[in-house]
Amino acid sequence: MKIIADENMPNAEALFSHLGTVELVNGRALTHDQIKNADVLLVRSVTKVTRDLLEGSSVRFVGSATIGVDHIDLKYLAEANVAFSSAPGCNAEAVADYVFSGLSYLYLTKGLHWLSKKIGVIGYGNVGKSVYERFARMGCQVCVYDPLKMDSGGSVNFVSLTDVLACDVISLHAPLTHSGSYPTKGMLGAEALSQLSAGAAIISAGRGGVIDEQALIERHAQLNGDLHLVLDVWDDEPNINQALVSIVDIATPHIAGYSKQGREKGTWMVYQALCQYLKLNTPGISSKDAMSDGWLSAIRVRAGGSQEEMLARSIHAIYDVARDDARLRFKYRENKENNVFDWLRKHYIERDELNTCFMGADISIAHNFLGAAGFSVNNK
Ligand SMILES: NC(=O)c1ccc[n+]([C@@H]2O[C@H](COP(=O)([O-])OP(=O)(O)OC[C@H]3O[C@@H](n4cnc5c(N)ncnc54)[C@H](O)[C@@H]3O)[C@@H](O)[C@H]2O)c1
Ligand SMILES: O=C(O)[C@H](O)[C@H](O)COP(=O)(O)O
Repeated sequence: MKIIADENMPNAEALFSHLGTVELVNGRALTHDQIKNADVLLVRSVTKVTRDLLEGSSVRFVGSATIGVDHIDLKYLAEANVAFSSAPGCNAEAVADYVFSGLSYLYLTKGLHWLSKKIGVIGYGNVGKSVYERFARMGCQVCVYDPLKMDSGGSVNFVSLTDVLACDVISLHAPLTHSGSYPTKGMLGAEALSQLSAGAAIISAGRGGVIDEQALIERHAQLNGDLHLVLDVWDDEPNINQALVSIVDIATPHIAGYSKQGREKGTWMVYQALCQYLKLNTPGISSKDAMSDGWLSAIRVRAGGSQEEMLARSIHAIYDVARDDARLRFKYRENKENNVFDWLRKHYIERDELNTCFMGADISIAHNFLGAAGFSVNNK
């Protein structure tokens, strides 16, 4: 069996090579010729899996080690009877970590007291739910807009789009969709952005294209720059809008989900799906076996100061989003790479999830708070 896999899929050779020959390729530049004799195609979000790529090939199974599936022509795959599996939720915790690292950055650099603000989450899927629940557990006033889940009931505070846009902090986790009852392409356009108040913060870690970038630049100017922006995803990646980069607080190259563990889990989930498709007993590699431990296994916090400060210092000990922003700005200025955006993603500096680190604290209130924010906590 011939398996073509994106070179940015960690552990691909280790996991898949007992099933066949694994060839690693640059996913962004993949051509029909490269895959025509393959049986299995394993991709990440940079490969457009379309009729043009697949038709006439021997590929029978496509796996995407990602949450988002907007790069896959699912309709064509179904028509052509090609099996498909993605990795729902694989990096949801990594994205939630990114959100809190971004907020911590805004607190430390601009004094944004986000804990006492009104928080709105857009999209209540694997990522949005994790983000929402962390805010809720921390005692924040949080609501969520997800028109497709509004009726699911429970204690979740679902609100309208207008209400979510009235919040002080908006965390965006909707997929990119072009059709259906609630398409998200351009959802945050001029009209929606006009509803943002001065001093609001937007964190965008879903997909580029959900925000109209020109409208965002104009709204930022109208508010005299009084809009905090943390952007991980962009329209037209990898050719990102440098005018927008120049006005945002944090600009990162679509790496919100790039924790070591999240990426490993993505490969592992696709591996499980392929074994199932092939009707093989999955060898005893549990998700735990397939995922690395973190560098810092435990930290003890001396409680004191504000909760925002304690959290910011703790989160940034594991992952400080500013390092990715600094690297992006430096590499674009230096401009030595052919494709800076993809280079940054390929050479991403390893980062762990907050949940890989056990947090201890002198007082239980601090301990519980750190647990609510996503750290592992023991009962001591
Ligand atoms: N930046 C990154 O590295 C990164 C990492 C992981 C996922 N993502 C993106 O984040 C998106 C969300 O991830 P997820 O795991 O929560 O996906 P998911 O499929 O579990 O959930 C998506 C949610 O969005 C909701 N939704 C759909 N249309 C909406 C609309 N018009 N308004 C509000 N909500 C809407 C859906 O009902 C669903 O609940 C993915 O589609 C992916 O594109 C980005
Ligand atoms: O949808 C996802 O899971 C993420 O956007 C994914 O982590 C992006 O990384 P890529 O697949 O482009 O390497």
